[in-house]
Amino acid sequence: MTDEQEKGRDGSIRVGVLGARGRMGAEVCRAVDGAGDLELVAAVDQGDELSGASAAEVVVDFTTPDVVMDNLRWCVDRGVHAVVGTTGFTRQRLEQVRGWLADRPDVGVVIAPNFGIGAVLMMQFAARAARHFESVEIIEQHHPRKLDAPSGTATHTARLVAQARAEAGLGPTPDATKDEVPGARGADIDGVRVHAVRATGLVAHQEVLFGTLGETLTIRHDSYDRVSFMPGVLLAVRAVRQRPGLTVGLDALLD
Ligand SMILES: NC(=O)C1=CN([C@@H]2O[C@H](COP(=O)(O)OP(=O)(O)OC[C@H]3O[C@@H](n4cnc5c(N)ncnc54)[C@H](OP(=O)(O)O)[C@@H]3O)[C@@H](O)[C@H]2O)C=CC1
Ligand SMILES: O=C(O)C1=N[C@H](C(=O)O)C[C@H](O)C1
Repeated sequence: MTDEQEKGRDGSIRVGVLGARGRMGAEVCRAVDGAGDLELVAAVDQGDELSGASAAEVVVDFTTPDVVMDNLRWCVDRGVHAVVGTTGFTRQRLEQVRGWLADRPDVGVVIAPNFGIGAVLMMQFAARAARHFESVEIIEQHHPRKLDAPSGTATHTARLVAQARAEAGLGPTPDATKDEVPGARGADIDGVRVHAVRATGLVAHQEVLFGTLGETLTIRHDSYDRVSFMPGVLLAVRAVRQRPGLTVGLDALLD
């Protein structure tokens, strides 16, 4: 590594992007290029060697759920901080990452199911509303090239809502359904029904529908363009070096 690579141009943060030719990765490359305090030192995609990102201090991963764990392991082992937007983080996966980081207390990893500031607030508002309503269902809507369903955002929201309901002592949501075409009532995530819609023209959208006697409350967020995720991604890139360990979600960074 040359002296300039080691320090970064003008003291800027050296950033590598994994999934760089994808929809999100390409947008992240443009955002990093346009930020005066960041330097894009690696753009890695399918078929490229991960070692191409060796010059990075912070790696941003927007790849696929089946490769993200190997990427993350590579980063942690090499002391490279990571900002991860890729979905597929089950509780077991998060525990595994915590285990790796226990051996590398100098490394920071931020994993966020959604980098949109509005989406983060939507999840916070939903968690706050949850204890006041006996019914709740989540409807997420995405572009048809999305590989996973339900979305990471919907799964995370369902877990937050379920936790708030449990803390408030709420039981299961009322539902008399006896006959069901499989899938008609959506997926069950911690007792919360989640419905996934895929249609051309959509980007990323979610409604959390609450109901109680005589009223409903709908909390909705729409990402119409992937630029909506960039302020959150750049916030995490700038913060991750000062946050050793695992940070899940953007909430702590926004505060
Ligand atoms: N947290 C958030 O705010 C957001 C998260 N996402 C999530 O980010 C992920 C990516 O989404 P999106 O950009 O739409 O998907 P894309 O399919 O457009 O991009 C993924 C890219 O990763 C590449 N890739 C696959 N394997 C590897 C590998 N081993 N190393 C490097 N690159 C690889 C793919 O190549 P190829 O196509 O050749 O396989 C593709 O170019 C998804 O999980 C999505 O849900 C998306 C938007 C926002
Ligand atoms: O694949 C996408 O596009 C998105 N994925 C993330 C998710 O699964 O929640 C975030 C956002 O919804 C866009």
